[in-house]
This record gives sequence, structure tokens and C-alpha cells, in this order.
Amino acid sequence: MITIENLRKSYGKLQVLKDVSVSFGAGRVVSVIGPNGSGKTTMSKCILGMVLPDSGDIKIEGESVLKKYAYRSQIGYMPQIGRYPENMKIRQVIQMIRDIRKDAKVVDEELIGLYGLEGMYEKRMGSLSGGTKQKVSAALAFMFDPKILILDEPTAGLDPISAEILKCKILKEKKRGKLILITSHIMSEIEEVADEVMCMMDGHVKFHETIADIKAHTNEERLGKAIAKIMEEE
Ligand SMILES: Nc1ncnc2c1ncn2[C@@H]1O[C@H](COP(=O)(O)OP(=O)(O)OP(=O)(O)O)[C@@H](O)[C@H]1O
Repeated sequence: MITIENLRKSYGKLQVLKDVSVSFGAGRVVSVIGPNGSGKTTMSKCILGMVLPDSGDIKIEGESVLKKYAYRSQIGYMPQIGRYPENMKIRQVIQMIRDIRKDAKVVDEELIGLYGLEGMYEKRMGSLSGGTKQKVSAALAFMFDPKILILDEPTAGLDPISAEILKCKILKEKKRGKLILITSHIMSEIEEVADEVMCMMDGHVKFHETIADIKAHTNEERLGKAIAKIMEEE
């Protein structure tokens, strides 16, 4: 579904992506892991067209998406920290996005309901707690039934019940054939929702394997231990 070929990106002298090639298939949840600053968000932003790579290509269903924009309506994005106009009410933000996406055939309001956001519609974005802002971001990311979801540390700041709601939603959408890329540092969470782990290190793909293969070839039951073993080995 997404194929990344020889992607490179530098910010000034800092080479953040050094020849990244990887592909992700439909109906999969892929956890993108790696140390802080290893280039995970930069790769996601390249897929989203928010950062232009210096070289390489990104294809979605076989077609290059570089310098194009129509494809973005197929991607739902939940940023690490959602930034919204402070003065707008939740209701207005949701309405604004719905107006921008008037063309959307499906409007999925499941998370709005499960998170009880209607009850908070008149609150201004600037007055919301970090977790509530995350809930708005999650609801918006899933709203237009995108084929691809990119979720950057989606459960950070969510209480356990709200995190559980999001994990159930991720698994439900995966079953419907979506590709979901999740950046997370929480091993237990990765183990619960992901099928594959892609590990970035120093701008390269360190490994990209299914969780079952990672456990099998390291002979470790716990994913955290298995990953630590791979890091030590290489
Ligand atoms: N717009 C930018 N201008 C300059 N440097 C940047 C920019 N965006 C990111 N960087 C740098 O690129 C490197 C990779 O950042 P990136 O956000 O992709 O890492 P990450 O793996 O997502 O990290 P984290 O786990 O902390 O979220 C970092 O050193 C960061 O400071």
C-alpha cells in the first residue's frame, strides 16, 4: 500500500533520513519505533507531504505522491501534539474540518460518541486538558474513513479507559483493511495492537519484521526483551 524508496532528508547539515526503503501493506498495524530523534516523525511527515524529501520516492498503491496533494484525503493523521486555534470551540473545530471535507462519503463519528465529546462541544480548545485535545485529534483522524492512518504517540496523555477505546478502534479499522502506522515507545501497547515493528536508528531502517518473527528469532517471549536483544546483537 505504501512503498518508500531510498528516502533521504537533511535539515541543514543534519542528515535525518539516510536512504530509507520500506513497504507497508493494507490491513496491517505497523509500529514505528526508534530512539528520540531517529527520524520517525520526519518519515511520517514525508508520507503526509508535510516535509519534502531531498531524494527518493514514496508510492501509495503504486503511484508516486511526491509534490501531489489529492492523496492526502486518504490519510488520517494524529500528531504528537495537536495544535488548534485556542479560541475555537470543539464544535467549531469539528465543523470546520467537516466543511473542508465536504466531499467525504463517510463521516465516522464513533470516537466523538465514545469520548463524549458532544458534552464538551462548547469548550474552547485553549481551555482543554492535554488528554481531551488528544481525543479531539483522534476523533478527527478517523473521521473520514481514511485508508491509511498515521498516529504519532496516540495514547500519550490519554487515561487508561480512553487509551483502551483508541486501541479497540485501531484494531477495528485494521480488520476493515486499513494500514495503520503508529509511533510509540510503549512496548506493551505495541504488542497489543501491532503486527509488525519497524525500527529506525540513526536515519536507517534497523529492522522491519513481524512481532512473531522478532520473538521467534530472538527466542524471547517479551517483545521489549526481544528488541533489546536485536539491538545488542547488531
Ligand atoms: N523542521 C526541522 N528543522 C530542523 N531540524 C529538525 C526539524 N524537524 C526535525 N528536526 C530534527 O531531525 C531529527 C529527527 O527528528 P524526528 O522528529 O523525525 O525524530 P523522532 O524519531 O520522531 O523523535 P521522537 O521519538 O523524539 O519523537 C531531530 O534531531 C530533530 O531535531
